[in-house]
Amino acid sequence: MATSPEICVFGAGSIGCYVGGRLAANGATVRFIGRERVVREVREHGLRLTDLHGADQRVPAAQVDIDTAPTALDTADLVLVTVKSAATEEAGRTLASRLKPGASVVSFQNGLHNAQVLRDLLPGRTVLAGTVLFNVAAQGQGAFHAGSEGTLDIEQHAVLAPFVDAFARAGLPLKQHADFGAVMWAKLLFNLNNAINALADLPLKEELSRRAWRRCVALAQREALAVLDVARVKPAKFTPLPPHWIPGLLEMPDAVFAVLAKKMLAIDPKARSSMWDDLKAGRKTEVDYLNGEVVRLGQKHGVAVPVNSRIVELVHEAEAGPRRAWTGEALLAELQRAKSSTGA
Ligand SMILES: NC(=O)C1=CN([C@@H]2O[C@H](COP(=O)(O)OP(=O)(O)OC[C@H]3O[C@@H](n4cnc5c(N)ncnc54)[C@H](OP(=O)(O)O)[C@@H]3O)[C@@H](O)[C@H]2O)C=CC1
Ligand SMILES: CC(C)(CO)C(=O)C(=O)O
Repeated sequence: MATSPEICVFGAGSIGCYVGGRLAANGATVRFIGRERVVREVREHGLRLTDLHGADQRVPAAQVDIDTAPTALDTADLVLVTVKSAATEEAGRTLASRLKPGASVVSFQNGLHNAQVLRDLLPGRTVLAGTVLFNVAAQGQGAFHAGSEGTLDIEQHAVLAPFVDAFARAGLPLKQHADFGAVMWAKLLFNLNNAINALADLPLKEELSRRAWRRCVALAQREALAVLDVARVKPAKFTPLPPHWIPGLLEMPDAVFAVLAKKMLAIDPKARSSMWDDLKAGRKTEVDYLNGEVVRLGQKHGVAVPVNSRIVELVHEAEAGPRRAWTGEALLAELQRAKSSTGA
């Protein structure tokens, strides 16, 4: 391997441009593969990567290697897959046709099974699951803003050794874990807010500052946690409070929550969930890969999952449009109705 191993971002969007951009801005060799719209934007403006602590880093246009053609796969030592879940299979097929021997792959995506989808398409390769805990918003003209705190978590593996320094230099150290199933479930519990945020049509900070919306999230999380208990899955602890205590915290009155959950509310006032981005852009969302996983696990173990089932339906309705304008109270009543109709 050359002294500077080559990293390829497959799926140059919010996460791919931000993570890859930070790596490139701090000396790593990074090549990006993306859609025509993003390629044009980044070729014109370069990349600007900002965060809520005031970081402001740039990669000039002339120094960004970005293309719609997947030629960067021919020389990459590590590929970061950052497409939405529905695009993973197609990404995997493209990777399978071009990856050089010895190259490894990381899925930095939400959901539980993207890394496995890639593994099945890339037999014999090391494919690692990763999660991104922070939010990134595309702001146009090559600017990507990380609007909340969080780590890059990843399955522990020796293939990461040549890349660990590059991520640390970029200010995005890789937090390696032996039991990644527990981490993915903990992230999925967080991501149950994505659908509520998308239906609320509000910035995350505003949504999470209002109790009615938080009670919707708590309902979805309590149901998921009950399923996990029966399935004997213990989600990892991401926050000072264990996952089973988070719904109780979410249900607190606004003034109490504002004090106890200060860190949770340390979000850029404009940041929204990636599912809101999808609804806004008229794309299909990842709801089947998030709340849908709770529904599937509940069905497998005979546990009623009316709340997450209803949320999946409501997001699919919103994808088909026209969008219903929900209030927190109306959505909460809708989810409570769904819950009581099954006696759950
Ligand atoms: N945004 C966020 O704050 C966070 C997102 N995540 C997760 O990270 C993952 C990526 O999300 P995000 O960055 O927001 O998604 P984006 O939609 O912003 O970026 C993905 C990009 O990849 C492109 N793409 C898809 N398939 C291909 C392909 N075959 N070749 C080239 N480009 C392709 C997409 O284009 P097109 O849309 O045309 O398919 C899109 O431009 C998701 O799983 C998300 O849930 C996790 C934490 C936070
Ligand atoms: C970071 C978080 C939890 C919220 O933005 C997210 O994963 C997403 O938007 O998909």
